[in-house]
Amino acid sequence: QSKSTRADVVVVGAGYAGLAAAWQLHKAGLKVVVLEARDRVGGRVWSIDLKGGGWLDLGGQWLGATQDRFAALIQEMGCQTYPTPNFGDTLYRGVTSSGYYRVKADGSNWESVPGSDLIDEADEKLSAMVDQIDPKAPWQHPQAAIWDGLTFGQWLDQNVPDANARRFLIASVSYACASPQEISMLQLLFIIRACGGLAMLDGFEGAAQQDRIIGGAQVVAKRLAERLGSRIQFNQPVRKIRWSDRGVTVFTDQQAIAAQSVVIAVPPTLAGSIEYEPSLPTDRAQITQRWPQGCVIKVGMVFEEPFWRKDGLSGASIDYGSLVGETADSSTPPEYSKQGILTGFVYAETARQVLRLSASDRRQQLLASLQGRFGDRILKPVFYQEMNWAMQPWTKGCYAGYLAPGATYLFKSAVRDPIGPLHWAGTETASQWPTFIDGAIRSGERAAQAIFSQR
Ligand SMILES: Cc1cc2nc3c(=O)[nH]c(=O)nc-3n(C[C@H](O)[C@H](O)[C@H](O)COP(=O)(O)OP(=O)(O)OC[C@H]3O[C@@H](n4cnc5c(N)ncnc54)[C@H](O)[C@@H]3O)c2cc1C
Repeated sequence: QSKSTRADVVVVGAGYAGLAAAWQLHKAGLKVVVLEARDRVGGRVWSIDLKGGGWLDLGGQWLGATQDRFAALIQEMGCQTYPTPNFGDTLYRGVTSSGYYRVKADGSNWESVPGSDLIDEADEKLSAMVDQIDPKAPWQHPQAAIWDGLTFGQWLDQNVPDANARRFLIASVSYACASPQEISMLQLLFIIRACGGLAMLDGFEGAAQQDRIIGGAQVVAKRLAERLGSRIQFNQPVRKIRWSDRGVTVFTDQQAIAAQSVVIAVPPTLAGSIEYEPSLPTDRAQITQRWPQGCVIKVGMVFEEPFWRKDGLSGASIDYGSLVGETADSSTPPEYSKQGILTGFVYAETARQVLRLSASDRRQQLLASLQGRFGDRILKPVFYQEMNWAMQPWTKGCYAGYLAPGATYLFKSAVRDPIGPLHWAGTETASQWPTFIDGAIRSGERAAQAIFSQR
């Protein structure tokens, strides 16, 4: 190391969790240094400007109802939001018959989708379990050991007799970007509960996908970074943390920074690959080995105009039988660009399958899988962008990490308990809106509060 400095708190990672922690600590007058591996802030939130105006969010993009901490930060940074465009019918593949069915934006004719009753029945069963979970301590549920040993796939096999209904649920309950074989019921129930239930997760108005941010979701992080100024250092991956009751020394390739505390605000698997001296206690050393990142390809497709609206379609769709399982209209307001932007999501096992193809074959197959829903015009976007976060070394997969079967029950509060001067943040550690930007902010603010109360 060529440099050695001192701070009150070092924050590892300048995603929303790290930035939120740093901002609270800085406002309280503490000397903060943020060390970020990348050359930008925002982590899993990354907005790019488009030729022809407007922007594309390659990672997180929506602000939801009840996501109060994200909303407060947007306001504090002087940023603006706009309602997510949702100007027509949503398309669903029928469950008990093939073909696509239109559902109005208010959901009032959902019953017209053949087999919707099977989905409602399964949702009711799922919600009855969700309601029993304490989002702060899901491991305390009397059935926790059993539910954490049961995968979502097994639960579907035992509770949803119709094969298409099972596939529909796999496509629609895709929040963890995990295949049904790899996520436990307890972990899935926890995510749903901590985000306010199935209806809150699935909708636009009044739900998780309610609003967008003018300029893209990274704008808020960039404004915050401007205020933190040189306290954020880029291209500084943290390799090692030496810790004791008296404080920490945080090492990058170029420097060592001594501080009273550190907030580690990176995806759990990456937190696990930092070297700790002495080693972390067993629970914490092991939990990060059971906390893989999900897998999703986010596909951005830009057209001269949002042509689907002329057909009375919102651009939103769910098709459990297609490579692109879900779509949504991500267009910007017309004063920024008249272009139409459609976002597609390819989840988990399907994502891994198509990622084995060449880029051109994959593009061709993904677009073709949307033809039945949006017609031939979908085949010719003016701009096409796939984002596979699994191959981003400082993320390794998205939307977030989820605990493997057994781990929620066995490791309990090791998910977020501080260890001496070490504080864990990141959306995965949140007990409200985990996997979302809002959860990331809440986790950073919780870590800052814990540091205040230790002082
Ligand atoms: C495709 C996609 C769509 C999504 N959609 C939405 C959405 O619409 N709404 C929503 O709310 N959420 C959404 N999310 C989730 C949301 O983006 C994340 O929950 C949130 O951004 C996570 O923030 P974080 O600070 O916890 O982690 P991150 O954003 O991952 O930040 C961690 C930071 O730490 C850095 N880092 C990692 N290792 C080190 C190291 N060793 N040293 C230094 N720095 C390090 C990384 O570079 C990164 O900047 C989406 C995510 C993706 C990928």
